[in-house]
Amino acid sequence: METTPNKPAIIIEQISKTYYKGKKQEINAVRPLNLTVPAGQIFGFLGPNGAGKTTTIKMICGLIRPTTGHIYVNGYDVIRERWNAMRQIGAVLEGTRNIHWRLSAWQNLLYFGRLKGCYPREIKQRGTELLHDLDLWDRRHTEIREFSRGMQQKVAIACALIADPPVILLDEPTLGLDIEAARVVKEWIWKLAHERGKTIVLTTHQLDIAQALCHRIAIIQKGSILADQPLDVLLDKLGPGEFYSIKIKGTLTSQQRQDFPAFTIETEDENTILSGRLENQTMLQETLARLIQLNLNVLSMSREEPNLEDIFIDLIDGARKGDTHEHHLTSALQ
Ligand SMILES: Nc1ncnc2c1ncn2[C@@H]1O[C@H](COP(=O)(O)OP(=O)(O)OP(=O)(O)O)[C@@H](O)[C@H]1O
Repeated sequence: METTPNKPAIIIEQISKTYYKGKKQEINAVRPLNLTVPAGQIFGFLGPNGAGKTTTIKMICGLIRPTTGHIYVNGYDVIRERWNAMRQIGAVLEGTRNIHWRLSAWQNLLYFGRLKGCYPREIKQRGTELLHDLDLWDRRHTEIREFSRGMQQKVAIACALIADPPVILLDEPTLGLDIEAARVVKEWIWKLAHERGKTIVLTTHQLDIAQALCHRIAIIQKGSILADQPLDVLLDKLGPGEFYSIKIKGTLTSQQRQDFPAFTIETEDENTILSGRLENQTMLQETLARLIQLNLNVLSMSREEPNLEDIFIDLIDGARKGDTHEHHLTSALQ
C-alpha cells in the first residue's frame, strides 16, 4: 500500500487547536494553518519548544480533534473517514509512550498488528522482517521495560510499521538516543522514504538530522508557520555567496576590526576568527589582500556549507523580536 509519487499524502486545511484551561484561559497551540505534504518525501516539521508540533502531529493521527479545519490523509478525512484515514498512518509519538512496557517486542507487534486490522499471518511475516531489519530478533521475547532507550524506540518504530502504512509520523524519533542508535534510526528513516516510497513527517530539534534527511521543511513558531519550502530553496534564502571562516594569529585592534565589516569577529585561544558570508570571489580576494596588507598571519581558512541551523535561528529570533527583518525574511520564505 504505497502512495502515488507527487500527489499530496497529507493536506491540512486551516487547522487550529485551542486548549482551554479552566473557564478563562485559552491556549492557542496551533493557529489556523495550511500544509501540504508531498507523497514519498520526508517532511521536516521544526520549531522551538511549545511551538505546536506535537499538537499538529496528534491532530493528523486523530488523537486530538482540531478546533477548526480539515486534515486529509491520502484523500481520507481524518474526522469523517477515521478508520480509512488511520489505516494510512503509522505514528511514533514522543517518548515511546505508544508501546506496552510489560509486553515483549513480539507481543507488542502482535497487539498493534491486530489493532490495525491485520491478519495474524501478515503480522508474523512483517514482524519477523522488521525485527531482523532492526537487529532485535534475538531479543524479541524480552519485555520492553528491560530494553535500552534506543531499543525501545526501534520497537516503537516497528509497531508503527506493522500494518505497512504509506504515511509515517515520527515525533522526535531520535530524542535521548546515543549516537549509534540515532544513526540507525536516521538510516531507517532515509530507507523508508527512498527505498519503500513512504511519506514521512518528522519533528526533531536536531537540525543536522533534518538537514540530512528532509526534502521539505516547515518551521512553526507559536502555532503559526514561518516557512514552508523545499530544503534547497530554504537554504538558498540565506542569500548569495558562501560562508567563510578565517583564523588569524593574534588579536585585531579596534581599528583593524573596522576593515572587515562583513564578518563576525571572535577571539579564541589568542587567535581571531573572522566568520561571515561573502557574496563573490572578489570579496574573498579583497579580504585576503587586506589581511596581508595589515601583516596579519592567516592560520587557516574554511568554506562552510549552508546550514539549516542558521536560517532556523534567523527566523525564530526574528519572529521573537517581531522586527522588520523577520517580516522581510518570512514573507520571502512563504
Ligand atoms: N493538553 C494540553 N492542555 C493544555 N495545553 C497544552 C496541551 N498540550 C499542549 N499544550 C500547549 O500547547 C502548546 C503547543 O504544545 P506542543 O506540545 O504542541 O508543542 P511542541 O512544538 O511539540 O513542543 P516540544 O518541542 O517542546 O515538544 C504549548 O504551549 C503547550 O503548553
